[in-house]
Amino acid sequence: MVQKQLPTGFRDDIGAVAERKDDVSQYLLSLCRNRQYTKISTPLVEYKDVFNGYTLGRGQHMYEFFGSSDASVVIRPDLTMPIGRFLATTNIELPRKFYYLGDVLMKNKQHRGDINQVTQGGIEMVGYEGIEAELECFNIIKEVNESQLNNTLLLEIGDARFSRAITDALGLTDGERTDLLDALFTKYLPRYNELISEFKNNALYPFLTIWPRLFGTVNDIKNELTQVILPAGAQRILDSLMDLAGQIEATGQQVRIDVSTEPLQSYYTGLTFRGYVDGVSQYIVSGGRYDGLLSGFDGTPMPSVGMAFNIDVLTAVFVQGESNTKDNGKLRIALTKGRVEKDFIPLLESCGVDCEPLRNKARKLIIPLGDSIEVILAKGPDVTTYLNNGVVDLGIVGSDVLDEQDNTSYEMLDLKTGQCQFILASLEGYDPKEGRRHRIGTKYPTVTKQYFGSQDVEIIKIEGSVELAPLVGLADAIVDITETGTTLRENNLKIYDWLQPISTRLVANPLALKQKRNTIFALIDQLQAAIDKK
Ligand SMILES: Nc1ncnc2c1ncn2[C@@H]1O[C@H](COP(=O)(O)OP(=O)(O)OP(=O)(O)O)[C@@H](O)[C@H]1O
Ligand SMILES: O=P(O)(O)OC[C@H]1O[C@H](OP(=O)(O)OP(=O)(O)O)[C@H](O)[C@@H]1O
Repeated sequence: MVQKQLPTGFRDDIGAVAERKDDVSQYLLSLCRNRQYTKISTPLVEYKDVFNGYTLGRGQHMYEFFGSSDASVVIRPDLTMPIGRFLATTNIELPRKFYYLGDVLMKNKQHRGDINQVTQGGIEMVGYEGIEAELECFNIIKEVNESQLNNTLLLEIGDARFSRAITDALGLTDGERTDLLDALFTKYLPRYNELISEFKNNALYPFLTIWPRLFGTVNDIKNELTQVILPAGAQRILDSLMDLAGQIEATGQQVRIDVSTEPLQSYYTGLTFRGYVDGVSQYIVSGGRYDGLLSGFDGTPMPSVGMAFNIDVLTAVFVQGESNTKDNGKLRIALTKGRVEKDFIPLLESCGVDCEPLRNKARKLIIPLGDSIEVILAKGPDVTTYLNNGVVDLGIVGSDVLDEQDNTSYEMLDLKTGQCQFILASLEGYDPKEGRRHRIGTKYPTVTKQYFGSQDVEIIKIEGSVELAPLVGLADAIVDITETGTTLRENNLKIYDWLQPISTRLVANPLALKQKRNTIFALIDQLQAAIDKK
């Protein structure tokens, strides 16, 4: 039979959307052409090596296959690296400004709502050392903002050197630096707070406590920075960002600063910038300075600045109107129903939120709490799907679920409820070390795979009452959750190993955190105070 379905992660465009996409693309192409940029087109397929140093999103992979030679070939996930490859192998005279339009592809997990093919339109200014190149990008963004976005774009600036200036001043080793920045950039705050507790006596400690919040308007940053000392190098970077923010604001654009988020690409070496509009959960444009990228191809350092517009998001924003209709301005929280919900209600009440509608929800799934909060009730694994797709701002979910999934949201608070533990359990007489391929029953295949590492085990996915599996001979052992130990005891099962502990976490969608920064931090601070009081 002929396969008529479209693979997951792809879509057709027709009529108004397709035409709008053409218009936006044409607009961008003419804008660059009128500015005397040189058009560059590269093929869809490249050797995989071209993308060494390119960072895909978490859980994303390249479409990879073998070409006519033995080397791996991929469909491009990015358009900057191929241009670097092109320049390193040709003798084009530089400096020069290029523009391009094309599709990039990346594989995402199936059935999670991700799009695998994106159209990008962008520029690369190769051989430009001064800030003029960045200012030129801001001018182009301003033109696009005014003509396509009704001036609703928020331009966010940062600097790839800021985090290095801080970690150097702290005297961290490479390993410590990676740990701290990982926790900071993924806003994994329980871990971040644990790591910085070692620096309680360091003059930089007050700064470290507010670093995860160093993004927002110039005023947000100033408010965070009162009574905080920065190392001279970091202060200089921040001062010049503040200066630049002032200049951009003077041109009538709305600006934000962010020195606490990872630069989108590891090849950025200086100023970075991104643009988004309120209520839309994807960036519309992103770019930065990358002085080292071309040296990776042929050894010649070449100062460059580039940026790319996501044409699909630009199209969608226009088609849907300037604000996303799903966003009603309220803080949207996806709450795991069941025991997580039961523990969360009293915590939220102690923050002064009237939860009566939630207590008396009957079979309703969307529950407004006052004028400013809307709760949706979902199963744990779905909470992260809603969050990653940006249809809710916050999620309340067990860390077991986060450990099991490719979570791209920020884990910001440990609510210290729903505390339990992953364990390896089986019947009396089981020998975990016995040299054969063990069959392990579990609701958590990823956690189980990680636990066994290189030891080959056969995983049998079970949806509930996992304890049954060894009792009826379906599995040799189980990886499951235990709280009081009652279920294991009553079924004559014994714990053979303790894996990681579990508790309920508050997670935030990264862009929602930017858009609703102050509301989200206010709630987090109140929840933290309520947790500390318990
Ligand atoms: N004893 C426990 N067993 C399982 N999960 C627990 C336990 N204590 C806390 N939790 C947390 O509760 C979350 C939800 O558990 P689960 O999916 O079993 O839902 P539930 O509350 O039991 O409702 P239901 O039985 O309808 O599925 C888990 O992801 C975990 O983080
Ligand atoms: O150590 P304990 O306090 O006995 O708790 C652990 C049990 O609770 C959970 O099951 P749940 O009741 O959620 O049912 P499920 O097996 O269908 O998920 C979990 O999967 C264990 O079976």
